[in-house]
Amino acid sequence: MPVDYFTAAAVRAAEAATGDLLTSGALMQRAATGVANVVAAHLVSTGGCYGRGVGLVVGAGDNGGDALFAGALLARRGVSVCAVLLNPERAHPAGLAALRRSGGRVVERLPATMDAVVDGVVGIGGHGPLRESAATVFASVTAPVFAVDLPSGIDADTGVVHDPAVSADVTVTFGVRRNAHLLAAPHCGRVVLIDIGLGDLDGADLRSWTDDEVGRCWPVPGPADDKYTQGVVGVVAGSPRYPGAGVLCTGAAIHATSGLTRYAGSAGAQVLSRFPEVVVSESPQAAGRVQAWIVGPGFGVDDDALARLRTVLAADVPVLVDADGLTMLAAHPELLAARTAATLLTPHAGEFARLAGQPLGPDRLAAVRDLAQRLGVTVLLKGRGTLIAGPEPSTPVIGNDAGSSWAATAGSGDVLAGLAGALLASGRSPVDAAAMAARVHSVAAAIGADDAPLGASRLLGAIPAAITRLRRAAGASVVRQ
Ligand SMILES: NC(=O)C1=CN([C@@H]2O[C@H](COP(=O)(O)OP(=O)(O)OC[C@H]3O[C@@H](n4cnc5c(N)ncnc54)[C@H](O)[C@@H]3O)[C@@H](O)[C@H]2O)[C@@H](O)CC1
Ligand SMILES: Nc1ncnc2c1ncn2[C@@H]1O[C@H](COP(=O)(O)OP(=O)(O)O)[C@@H](O)[C@H]1O
Ligand SMILES: [K+]
Repeated sequence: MPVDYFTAAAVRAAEAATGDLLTSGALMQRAATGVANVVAAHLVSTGGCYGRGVGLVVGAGDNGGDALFAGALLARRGVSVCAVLLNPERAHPAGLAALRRSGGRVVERLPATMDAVVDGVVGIGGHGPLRESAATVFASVTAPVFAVDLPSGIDADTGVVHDPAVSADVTVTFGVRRNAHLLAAPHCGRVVLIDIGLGDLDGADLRSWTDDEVGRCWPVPGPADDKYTQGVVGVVAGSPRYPGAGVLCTGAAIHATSGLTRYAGSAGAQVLSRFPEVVVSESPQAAGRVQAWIVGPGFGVDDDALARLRTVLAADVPVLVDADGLTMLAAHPELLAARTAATLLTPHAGEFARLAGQPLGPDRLAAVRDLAQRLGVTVLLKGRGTLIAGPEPSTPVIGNDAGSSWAATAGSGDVLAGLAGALLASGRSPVDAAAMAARVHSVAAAIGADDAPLGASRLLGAIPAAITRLRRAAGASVVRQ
């Protein structure tokens, strides 16, 4: 099952649909119990609850209410709980009374040494940055931070991280995940989902694939396969100035799928010297049949490159356009008009701005969705968080948080293009190919880096280990070969 993410409006509608559970305060009790249990588990794993110090930072809404009730439950387990009320007149009255009854204290500032701090400033009702009074409290916090629902100062729907905002070690959320948990993943820490009885929700805004899904869908050869039956990919990349892009992109395609990889361009000698299994030609016209093309990495933007881009886009097979191909496409959007097969564009933020005609802006989710619909193609927007939108408005955007930033290295985009293009040739849809490629790319980056910076060549070399890891995650459900 994929992991789904929802907007604040969808969360509120689901809460409202529970009727009595919401109005009786039962949802809030379940949420607070979840927060208290997660904090208590941390305390137990670091020496126990009794006598430990937990600070609450409490805002004016129900997010603060959750924190206060959670604090009350912790106080009953012998934890020394103190709360800073950012807006004392509007603190949740029942939550505050419960905290006091359990022996929790209201303080002006948190003690210098704490074992955990609970961020109950704002949740899905928050707008804009953390206000100064809250920012001052968090500035001196060194203990692990447990965010209630969302780290405060982060927009629930867009994941925009305002300045200042809380950065959490753990985020405890309720019922369903919010968009920000994926879009601002590096600020949320470990996300724990507490079941409060909302049931299953339809209409996710955003979705991510699990490792085992990627592993299960990865194409591998079966008994009846030969080198042609698995989807031949053609790489039109590299130039006399940038031959390496052709080598990296072709190498990634070879490692992604079994079968045959063609290279068409000026870097044939370099490609062959590294990968003798590649079938090389000078141009796409001379390359022979393929089931998908990759065009653009290190390609240049001269007349010859434009002519090759035209040839490839005129083919009735899926095409992935990257890098210089995107720059030319931005100047010649008419090249998309006559496409009959699927198109996948893989821009970074700069290429995205060229294609969209305006800077990316903070709301990456809306931007990628708009561009995909406007151009009628699939768009993969690169970065620490990859976002993939298909042309149909009704389907969720697919997101992948890389989990680390090791892939922010020159040439790693060429590797991504090779992976996704090979998957396109294997018959995966553009959205699926992009989602699978993004995940294997980030796993390969983590494996290849092994906690030290890596270049794109090592990232490329780690692709087989990454595919193995994902296929093992799928365990017994991996299809018989
Ligand atoms: N509706 C429910 O029954 C449930 C709600 N829950 C909690 O309730 C939260 C939503 O509660 P609310 O709707 O009261 O909204 P919040 O508590 O998220 O925030 C609303 C309050 O914060 C103020 N505020 C907005 N932006 C601010 C900022 N940047 N700095 C400081 N103050 C700011 C607003 O003026 C408003 O008073 C959820 O995130 C969740 O934690 C949970 O208890 C689960 C059940
Ligand atoms: N901060 C980051 N953390 C993780 N991955 C990143 C980060 N920044 C970029 N990436 C990934 O690294 C690759 C960079 O691609 P690109 O910008 O096209 O570089 P190049 O053109 O040098 O190959 C993409 O796959 C992108 O998603
Ligand atoms: K919060």
